[in-house]
Amino acid sequence: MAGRAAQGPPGHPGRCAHRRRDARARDRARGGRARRGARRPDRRLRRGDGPTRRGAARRQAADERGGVRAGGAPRRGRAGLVSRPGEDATDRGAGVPARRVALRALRRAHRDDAWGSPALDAALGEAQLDARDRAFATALALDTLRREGTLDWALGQVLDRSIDDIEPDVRDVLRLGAWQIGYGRVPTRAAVSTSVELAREEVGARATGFVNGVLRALGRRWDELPWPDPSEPEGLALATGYPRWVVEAAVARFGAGARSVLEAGNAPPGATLRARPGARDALVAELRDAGLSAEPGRLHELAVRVPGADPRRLAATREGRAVTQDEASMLVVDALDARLDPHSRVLEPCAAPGGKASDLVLRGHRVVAADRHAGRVREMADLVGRLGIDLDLAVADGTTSPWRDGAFDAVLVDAPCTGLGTVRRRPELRWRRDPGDPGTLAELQRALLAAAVRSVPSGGTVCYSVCTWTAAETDEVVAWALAHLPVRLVPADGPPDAEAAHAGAVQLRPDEHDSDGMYYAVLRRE
Ligand SMILES: C[S@@+](CC[C@H](N)C(=O)[O-])C[C@H]1O[C@@H](n2cnc3c(N)ncnc32)[C@H](O)[C@@H]1O
Repeated sequence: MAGRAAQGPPGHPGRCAHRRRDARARDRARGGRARRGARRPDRRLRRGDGPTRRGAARRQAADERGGVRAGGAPRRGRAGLVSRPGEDATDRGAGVPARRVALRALRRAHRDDAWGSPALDAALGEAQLDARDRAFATALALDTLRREGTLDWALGQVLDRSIDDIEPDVRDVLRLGAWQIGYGRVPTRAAVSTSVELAREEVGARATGFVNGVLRALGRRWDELPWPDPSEPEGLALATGYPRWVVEAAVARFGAGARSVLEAGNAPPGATLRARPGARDALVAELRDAGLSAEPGRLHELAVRVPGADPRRLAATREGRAVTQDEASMLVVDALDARLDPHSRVLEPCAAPGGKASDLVLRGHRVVAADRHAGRVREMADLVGRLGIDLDLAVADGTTSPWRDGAFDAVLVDAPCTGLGTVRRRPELRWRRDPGDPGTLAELQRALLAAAVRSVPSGGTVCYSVCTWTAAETDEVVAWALAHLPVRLVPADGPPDAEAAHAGAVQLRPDEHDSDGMYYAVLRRE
């Protein structure tokens, strides 16, 4: 049903994002406590839509038996929305406990501003779910966070008030229910009855009628909602699950390829590890012996892909034989390493958690790894201990580099950025960025780059990288450096089809390279 006519002036995710941020701030200001007393759904919802108690009990029993309509095929993604959450998206009988885990993960993400994956890990750790229920809880929690703007828009079509005016826990129960209806291939009855039960357990009986009414109305109307035309930014934002400003930035950057980049950002990539030099095949064999489906990476000779694995639980990472790292990051280190003499003195001023700095050490360079945040430097110290490598650590602000000018042969500026190239692994990140962020971060990136150029002598090398693709943080920063700093661009190694607007710089894309959307450029001081 792609291309459903654009009608009406529904709210768009960009606006929702701001409202949500405001709402989160309000919630925090209230000490993160849920407000008392869910409001009633509108009269229309109350009049005819509430389930009878016995009916709800029957449906609940059916859910616990299987949650799938007798003879019913899974519902497919509708209204041009691609149902591709990447995790197992069907409930296949998962009951309330899996949904409770998802709700608790959302609560941590919204109330405490936790990242989605650790929030989910914590919630999973408190429950005892079998593998199938874990998979459902994971898909439900992470894809609900990912598609929050679309779910809020859809709920807004059947609500009589702003979604922000709903008590936070009830709002999250509604979002989870809406995801099951719209994306999860869960029959509406099962989605509604399990949501009602969840609301009863986690919020109180006062919320059940409201949840029941809203989700039943949504289930009836989802196919007929006035989805805007996906060839327009607002429709594309709803169809792909991004804030509108991110969609506009992607269209500005990738033109007709924007949708493909955005959709690839919705497919969780699984774990990628970096083996020690020369030890890739041994690592693959070790992981396979442990029953995992490990395979060599596609872009880098040290990369090993381990779909479905939690890298923190692997003996190889715990014992320092492997480091969790995306292949795109390995290519950044390659691009710099290719320009360096053996045993070069390298500064990484934004180095935590130490992925690239440790890679440079293992390639034989003498590295100073600094970061502005002491806690993150401590994380690097842990990594150094696990890997048993020699890496000098420092807490320092990279914009006011404490090292004398020209002290290093090379600097790798892996700058803080919007991170939009990593949304595959951080589903909620897109909702935590604002339209002003690329510009604000570009200022910091320029300051870091200027300090880096001062830290190398004439002929020294500076590699600039960011895990994003916005023009402001990539080509425009490099254009500024070429105009204002004593540097010239040196062609960087990368996949042949990954050239950025500046010939010689590299822009990786999740859709074309199945990697983080990383950008890098190599500069030489004149
Ligand atoms: C993209 S991460 C670096 C990732 C790291 N290079 C790696 O490969 O593991 C950016 C880092 O910059 C740090 N940072 C932010 N502002 C900084 C500043 N002004 N000076 C130094 N570090 C900064 C952040 O704490 C963060 O750890």
